[in-house]
Amino acid sequence: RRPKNFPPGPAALPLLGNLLHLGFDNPLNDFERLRKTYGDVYSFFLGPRPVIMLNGTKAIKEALVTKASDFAGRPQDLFVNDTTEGTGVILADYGDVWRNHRRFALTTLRNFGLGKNSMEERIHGELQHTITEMEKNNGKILSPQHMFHNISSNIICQVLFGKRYDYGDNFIKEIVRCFTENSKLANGPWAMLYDSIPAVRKLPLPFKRAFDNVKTVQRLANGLLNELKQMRVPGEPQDFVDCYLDEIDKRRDEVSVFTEEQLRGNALDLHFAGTDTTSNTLLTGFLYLMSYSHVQERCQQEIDQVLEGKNVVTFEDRHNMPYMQAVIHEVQRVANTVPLSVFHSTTKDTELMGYFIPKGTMVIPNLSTVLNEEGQWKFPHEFNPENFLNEHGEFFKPEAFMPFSAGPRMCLGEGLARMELFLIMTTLLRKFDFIWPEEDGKPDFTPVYGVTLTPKPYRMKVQLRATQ
Ligand code: HEM
Repeated sequence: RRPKNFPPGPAALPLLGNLLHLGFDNPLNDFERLRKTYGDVYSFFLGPRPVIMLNGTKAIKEALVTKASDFAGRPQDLFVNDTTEGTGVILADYGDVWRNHRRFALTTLRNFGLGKNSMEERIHGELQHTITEMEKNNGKILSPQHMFHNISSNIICQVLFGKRYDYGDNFIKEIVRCFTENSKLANGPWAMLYDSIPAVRKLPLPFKRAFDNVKTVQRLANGLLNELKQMRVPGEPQDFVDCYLDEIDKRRDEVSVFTEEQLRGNALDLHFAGTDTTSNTLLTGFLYLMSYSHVQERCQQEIDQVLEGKNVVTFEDRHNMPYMQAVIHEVQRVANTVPLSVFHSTTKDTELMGYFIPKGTMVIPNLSTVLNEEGQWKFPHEFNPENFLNEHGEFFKPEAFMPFSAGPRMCLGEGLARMELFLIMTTLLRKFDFIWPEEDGKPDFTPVYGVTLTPKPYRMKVQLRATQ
């Protein structure tokens, strides 16, 4: 039963709730259908649990920004919470554990962006490995999936652990495999069943695979953390793990939220959040750039002109590259990489657009409905960088550009992700042409659904540009 003045929604079955209203492989179309019937704020039931779905810029901004702290919680007792054993920052509920770890992660990321071995240098250093790989395949057709996962993973590994891994290394292959698999399992049909009917949780159903993957990742992480503990010099941190261990030391005499278990959870969270998102955005980007070759050419013209005589591109150069900026933002808009954000929950009884929402209600901000909202974009349903260019050809960012979500839980890696996307795409487009292999038929833009949307595996022909 819906509480009084609760957002409307479809009638629910006992036990199953509205499970049967949702397509198992990809419920995004069903969510859109329900929005058409019930409006921008509606509810449905995941088993016995009521869920509020937020659609469109107005509702999402009002909840996540205007009523920020009311909506800044995370639901607990879901499949994803059980797989992460309650550690880490992404799924931590609103409170001291989350607040301290978020602040710590932001400060540490910011500190690594400064100084000699800055984030830009790390990204360029890692990019060299990708460039070498592409040069080896000049004129050939290759599958970019692993390459983009490797580059994103290695950049965050350098920040977290102060080391990178060769592209064939088993450690990183295994971690990336477990995480990408879990990203699909976590929003999938078996997870929905797990969340809806607690009685099935102990059964040997396919969701067990996610728990096995977590065990594998934890075993690998424990080995690495022990190694790093042996090597560290207290007070002279080289990476995120060193900084965290210094923090544990500093607070040894108090009751602290900084523990070794949390260190592992946080490092794994940052690795997952920093890899699967950036790599899938890059994959979507190159898929569109191959298919819209006039856009690719115009990027290259701007890059050649602005970077003439310069060895490497810097993040500052983006201010002189309105078209490149527009393309990257448009890629993020159509990629819709984290379509349902990370689920939120209310931290107290509250109101939204005239409805009553009790404390502890699960809330899903449907970011897809903002990124393609009619009235917010010049071309909501097509790939068109003009969405981010004004009549003078200058770059501008509409308020509905929200791929990182908004408010206090907004993506904490936004700065790093934006730097990666700009430096990687600009450097690669300066050096290579990316060509869709004719023999592969027409490109398929339909993504595979999960916590992150992933383009279907595709191939690309890489050709050194004549100017290189
Ligand atoms: C294109 C790349 C990325 C996209 C589209 C993206 C998107 C998002 C979104 C939509 C959320 C959920 C925000 C909310 O709950 O309202 C999120 C959270 C988060 N992201 Fe990202 N992200 C990206 C890259 C990164 C990177 C590189 C890192 C790591 C350095 C990262 C770390 C996190 C963390 C830790 C959270 C949880 C924040 C919290 O709960 O307070 N993300 N991200």
